[in-house]
Amino acid sequence: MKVAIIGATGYGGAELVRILHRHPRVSIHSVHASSSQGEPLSNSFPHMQTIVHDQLQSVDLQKIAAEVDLVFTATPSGVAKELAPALLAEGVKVIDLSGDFRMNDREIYKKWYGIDAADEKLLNNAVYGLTEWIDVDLSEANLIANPGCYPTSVLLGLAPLVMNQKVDENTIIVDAKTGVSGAGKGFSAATHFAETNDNFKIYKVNQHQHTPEIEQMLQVWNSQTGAITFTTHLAPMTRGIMATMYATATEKTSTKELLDLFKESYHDKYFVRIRKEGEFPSTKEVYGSNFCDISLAYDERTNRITVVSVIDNLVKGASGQAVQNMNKMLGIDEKTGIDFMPVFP
Ligand SMILES: NC(=O)C1=CN([C@@H]2O[C@H](COP(=O)(O)OP(=O)(O)OC[C@H]3O[C@@H](n4cnc5c(N)ncnc54)[C@H](OP(=O)(O)O)[C@@H]3O)[C@@H](O)[C@H]2O)C=CC1
Ligand SMILES: CC(=O)N[C@@H](CCC(=O)OP(=O)(O)O)C(=O)O
Repeated sequence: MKVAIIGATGYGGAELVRILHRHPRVSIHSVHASSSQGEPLSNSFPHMQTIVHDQLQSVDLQKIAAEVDLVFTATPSGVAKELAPALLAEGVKVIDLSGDFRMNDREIYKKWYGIDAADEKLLNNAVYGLTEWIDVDLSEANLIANPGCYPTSVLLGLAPLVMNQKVDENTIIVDAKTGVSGAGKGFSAATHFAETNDNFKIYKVNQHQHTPEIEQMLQVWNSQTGAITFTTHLAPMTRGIMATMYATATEKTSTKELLDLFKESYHDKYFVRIRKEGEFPSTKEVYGSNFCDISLAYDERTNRITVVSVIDNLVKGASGQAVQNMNKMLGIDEKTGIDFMPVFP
């Protein structure tokens, strides 16, 4: 199967190239960006030289639609909603890494992203691609909204608790930290080395665009779920997300009982690894991989549960999960091409 990557000169696009280059069932037919056209992709990413020979092409939708079966859009929010209709109309499948198709409610998207949402018809057509918890047959899907990096870590960490009414739905607090690659390749003072190295910053307090995305899914799992407190921090690391979640238990429980619930919930989900009691994951333990590692503890004194979930924002939080979704669309083993060990240390 032939695929195209639009946004190949970005961090998410580069990670798609790295993964798909070795994928046994698809070939990268073309790579696209809005600049550097005609140049080898390896000019943008010297680490790809002698391995990747593709030249960057313009975004000619008719040409792309005529040549490939599936397109990944790894572009800033607001771009894919303009590109997808022409591709879908020609029967090309689209997996979008941005926020454009994640929200069901157009007004909520506009409020949090500050731009107009995609057409209602497109949104109705899109499947939210939190792979482990998709309840439709992806081989029938033609548009996948790949989840945001933070929502992936947060939702995987909360799913068993919320689905099984183990927490008071109105007490959820998420304290999340990300590496700087989450901001993409663009330069800004906020992500400048001098301001991120040896520093720790809180940002977008009560304004993060992933807040309604997390709430939307929690409400699918338990309609009683109210607003969450979601706070994000920039940590001095390249990749990785650690989301720490706190919520009050609905009844007295134990760490062992809750870990057993998580192990049962994820027993057939290869990319989610539940740690043993007393062991908590760190971001390096999933670096460069498609794994999400989770642990938790119950505090008898406060009746609160603390869950910790870690992912690599560029892999499970973006391109790895996008390929996992593609595999499910193709009806092949979800691990194909993404079953690699984390890079450690
Ligand atoms: N970084 C991360 O950890 C994650 C990112 N995401 C989302 O994935 C998407 C890509 O993120 P990321 O790779 O970090 O972003 P980058 O800023 O690193 O890259 C963006 C890419 O999009 C291209 N692009 C921008 N505008 C257009 C356009 N109009 N037409 C075609 N190509 C365009 C850029 O090319 P050029 O420079 O030539 O314009 C570049 O290749 C974003 O929506 C992001 O929010 C999701 C999860 C995690
Ligand atoms: C460090 C940093 O700035 N990270 C970004 C990651 C969000 C992202 O990738 O955006 P969408 O998923 O909404 O497309 C942020 O917190 O906004």
